[in-house]
Amino acid sequence: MQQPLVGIIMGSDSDLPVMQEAAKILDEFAIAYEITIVSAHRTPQRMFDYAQTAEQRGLEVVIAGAGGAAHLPGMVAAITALPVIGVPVKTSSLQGLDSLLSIVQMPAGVPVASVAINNAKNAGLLAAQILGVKLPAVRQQVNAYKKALEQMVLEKATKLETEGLPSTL
Ligand SMILES: Nc1c(C(=O)O)ncn1[C@@H]1O[C@H](COP(=O)(O)O)[C@@H](O)[C@H]1O
Repeated sequence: MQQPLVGIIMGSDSDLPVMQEAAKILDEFAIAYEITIVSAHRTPQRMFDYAQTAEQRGLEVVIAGAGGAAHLPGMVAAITALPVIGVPVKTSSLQGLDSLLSIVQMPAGVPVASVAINNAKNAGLLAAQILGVKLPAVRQQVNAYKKALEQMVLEKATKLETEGLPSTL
């Protein structure tokens, strides 16, 4: 088995439907990752141990998703020198705005890179881009992904230009 380069953690198993999108992208790029549940609030010692050992265990990027008072990404970033990507997870009460603000409003000195609410896919992509700085094979995959995205949009544009509006509109 390959050494995991990315650690995907989330505050609760209820975040899994959102966070699995990060794992899917890493699978697509054949990037090894580990995935588990760690909560700064509910398992503070586990969170501390996870963050403190992340680097020596060979991880290079951490993706941390949490909803509500999303302290997990910031607390992990406070402990490790690895880049931390936060995923604000939408919960029922405040539509994810609470998590987004908890993640982006870090004090100077302790940055967390935040993606959009529920956008764990972008967290996976950003992790791949970070790894791509030193892994040309990963960088190539990111470039291929961007090309495919461009192609998809161009095809849609051509379809709209040639066929006009769909009748259902
Ligand atoms: N924000 C955090 C933290 C943390 O930041 O440490 N730990 C759990 N949670 C979040 O609480 C929400 C509700 O969790 P439950 O569904 O288990 O009640 C989840 O979105 C989780 O990420």
